[in-house]
Amino acid sequence: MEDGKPVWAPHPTDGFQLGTIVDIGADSLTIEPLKQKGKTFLAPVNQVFPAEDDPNKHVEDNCSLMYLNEATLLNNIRVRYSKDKIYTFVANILIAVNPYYDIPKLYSPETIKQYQGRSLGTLPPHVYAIADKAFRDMKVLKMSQSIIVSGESGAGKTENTKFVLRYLTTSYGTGQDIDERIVEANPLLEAFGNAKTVRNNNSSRFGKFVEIHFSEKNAVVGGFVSHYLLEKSRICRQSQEERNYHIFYRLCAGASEDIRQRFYLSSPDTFRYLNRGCTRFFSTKDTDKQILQNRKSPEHLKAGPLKDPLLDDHGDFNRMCVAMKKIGLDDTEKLDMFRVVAGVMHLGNIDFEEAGSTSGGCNIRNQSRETLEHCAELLGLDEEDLRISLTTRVMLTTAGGAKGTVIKVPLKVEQANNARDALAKAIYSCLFDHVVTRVNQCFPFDASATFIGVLDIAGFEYFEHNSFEQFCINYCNEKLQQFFNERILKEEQELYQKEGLGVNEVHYVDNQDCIDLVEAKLVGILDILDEENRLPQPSDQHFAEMVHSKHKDHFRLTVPRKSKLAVHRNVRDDEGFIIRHFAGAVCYETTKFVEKNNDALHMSLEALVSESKDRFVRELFENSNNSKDSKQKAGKLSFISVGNKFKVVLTPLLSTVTTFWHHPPPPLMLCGR
Ligand SMILES: Nc1ncnc2c1ncn2[C@@H]1O[C@H](COP(=O)(O)OP(=O)(O)OP(=O)(O)O)[C@@H](O)[C@H]1O
Repeated sequence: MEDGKPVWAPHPTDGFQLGTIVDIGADSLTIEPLKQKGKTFLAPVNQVFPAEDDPNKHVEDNCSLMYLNEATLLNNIRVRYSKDKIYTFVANILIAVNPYYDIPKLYSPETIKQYQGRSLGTLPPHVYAIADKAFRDMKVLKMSQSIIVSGESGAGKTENTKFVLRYLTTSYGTGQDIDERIVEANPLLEAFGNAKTVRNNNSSRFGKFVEIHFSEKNAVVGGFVSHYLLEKSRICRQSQEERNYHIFYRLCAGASEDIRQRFYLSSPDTFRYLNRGCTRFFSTKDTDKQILQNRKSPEHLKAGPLKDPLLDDHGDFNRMCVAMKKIGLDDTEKLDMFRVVAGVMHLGNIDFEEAGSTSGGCNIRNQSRETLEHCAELLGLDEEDLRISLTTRVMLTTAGGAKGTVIKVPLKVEQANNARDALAKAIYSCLFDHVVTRVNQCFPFDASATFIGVLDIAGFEYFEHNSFEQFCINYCNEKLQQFFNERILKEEQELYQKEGLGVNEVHYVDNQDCIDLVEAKLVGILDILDEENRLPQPSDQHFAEMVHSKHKDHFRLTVPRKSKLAVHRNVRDDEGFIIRHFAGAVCYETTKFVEKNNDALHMSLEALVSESKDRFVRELFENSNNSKDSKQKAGKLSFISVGNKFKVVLTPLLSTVTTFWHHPPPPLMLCGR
């Protein structure tokens, strides 16, 4: 960098600003901003980067920039974005910026045709170019391929994943029903697994790995979806501006009068699991008229519908019913699914009050009697059994009296509330597993030669309040980061060295220590948490204390009061911890970690639903992993670790992605807002 040459220097709000160097000091530079001549300022040398001669010119591949640095890369993407060019390459990696509107012809059938069989770089950067590269590599190398889509919430991961699926099935399908089914399955998954959040009206609250399978002749033969970490806390509670899963509102808005009566449906504000969040429907001016007045909440009537070009609860309900038919679900199964959703909603309305006796237990309130009745009917349960299971806990004695004697421990109001919510979460997540299983059954295949997998999983998350969900997501992202380090930086550099290319070494921070902090046997945070869950009286405070005491001088771990942010400095040492991740420090608040880490229901609740008179409900639980796990532990107060379960599914997933990630590295998509 020399005097007079254009540079990018730090800007307090815009990130970088253009300027020229007017003086060079020992470790700082004096910069004159281009837009404010004469107003010089000092900037540290390592935060000033050389700029391109013409900052308004853009290139399709960031690697073609004369100077490739953080500032020129961002500027290139910005200039392109302003011209509706939302995709940019960095060699094999594609960066996508969410345009939040339909760019004409960007995804048209003609555009799909253009990209078929064309090498990367011969046409403008596009998600189709990535999909086609994966296909061609799969064909030539006879090896399965993986595409990783990463980015923050609302960045466009799911939309781009759908474009990849559409591209592959349109271009290399057999033109049969199966191609259509793979695409049709999405609305169903989204109805049960997506929700409105403050960042994204259609946010996927689960991670997924979608495989498109191909025959020896490289034609699409079927698909398979694996899912990870459905956000269960949302089933019972959402923040004020957010909503529960779309299906709840779609059912309220779109169900026929007959279904409404059979499932005792009403407006969203009448259900506790919906009314602490936003109770408005998504609709247009026209579709809003089709929703009956008695289905709308006072909030909806007052503020009007939520608007989104892609969402419409009434219309989406009907479209979802059509999609269900297309993928082979008959009317009985459709109604079974809706009935369980309604059952979950009613379950949330059951209220408890102190029993007022010496037992210290609680009763179901008189006002909830009818709700209990509806709930039992919808879920095929005996009303009295449901009442007892929600207000008492069965325990088997192991000491004192006769071993194995069953005793019923009355629950306090708070404990009964937790039991009710745990039951609702367990039922809904079994239903979601069922949806994914049925989706998978609708594009079956006997055999396949290879597949292209697309991993659509939440990127690094950092909010003001971070809980167990963020902890799991960020742990997953540490693992992905390690994978990029190994594959893109380490192995590529080793190859350059071997070939004597004399390329400057790129340094990167090894994050193995952070991964060990989370997943190491016995001393890792996941195992410390499991240990806490197994204690007779587990507590979030004791868990946080154990984390700090076992990792006192760990470089990656510290106490909340050392945070740079004032909000976190108020968090006590036994209420949280900070992890220094590769992408930044995150303060996790440990309240509810113990509860969220346990997927097991009280034995009496587990037994209740497993023995439901309703075959559909019974099978939901018979087929779920939980019931298998808890049967193994029959006789004990079971504990099923959510954190370690996630670790166990993550490992084969990453090894699948690694196996099908060869040299040169296949595509990766980074989405941004
Ligand atoms: N290429 C695109 N063209 C037009 N609109 C887009 C595009 N990509 C994303 N969007 C818009 O942005 C919204 C959010 O995108 P998307 O749901 O794919 O984000 P995401 O990264 O998957 O978020 P989350 O992690 O919350 O699920 C979409 O509903 C759509 O309205």
